[in-house]
Amino acid sequence: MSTLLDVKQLASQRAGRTLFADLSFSLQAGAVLHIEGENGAGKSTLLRSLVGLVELQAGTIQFFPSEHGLAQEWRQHTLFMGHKSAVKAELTALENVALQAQLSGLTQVDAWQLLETVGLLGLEDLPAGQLSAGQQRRIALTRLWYSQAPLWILDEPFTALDTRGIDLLQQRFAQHIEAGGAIILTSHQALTWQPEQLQRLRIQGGEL
Ligand SMILES: Nc1ncnc2c1ncn2[C@@H]1O[C@H](COP(=O)(O)OP(=O)(O)OP(=O)(O)O)[C@@H](O)[C@H]1O
Repeated sequence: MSTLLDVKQLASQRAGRTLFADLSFSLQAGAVLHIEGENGAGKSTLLRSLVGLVELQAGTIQFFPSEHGLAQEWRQHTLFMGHKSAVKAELTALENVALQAQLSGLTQVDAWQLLETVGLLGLEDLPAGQLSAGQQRRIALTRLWYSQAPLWILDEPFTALDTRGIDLLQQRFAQHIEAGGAIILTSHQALTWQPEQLQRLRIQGGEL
């Protein structure tokens, strides 16, 4: 089974406080890593550190260590989504979906189909700024339905989603790992779906 991510002895400090230290883990194809911890524990910092958005005090991160081709272009093969939905308030739902796809390098995406998939048909012409938080989240999440990246790193993907939205997202996660992908996610809520390879990591006041 191939390893998609291998991290060793990561350490991070913010404002003089150690968030985590000596943190090591690896992620195999088909695995889900659920990162837990209280508000301010350092979950987002860890995810942002993995993709190079926050500087670490120590440690090494190897993407796709057993696949040289993927490793060299790991950014192309890794999907990172931050905890904000990042939709453009003045663009319609449909325009947002199309724009996101374009920014991902896709020109031939069926934005209508994607809106239907995430349950937003009928709202396509409304400016995204007029949609609810959960509806905006659904727009942002359409990326997961065409992403070819094997590794997904998702900060609070369930935020603002209702029960059906959470179920829909977990179904998509299950497809992704069945296809040999892997997922790292943060969430304050327990998963209602139990993947076979579920790893849990709690960041707790600087201790693991
Ligand atoms: N840019 C920054 N500069 C200084 N400190 C920061 C910065 N961003 C975050 N922090 C601090 O780092 C700590 C960890 O923040 P982080 O956002 O990683 O927590 P979290 O576990 O994701 O929390 P939550 O569950 O509330 O989203 C917090 O104490 C926060 O105040």
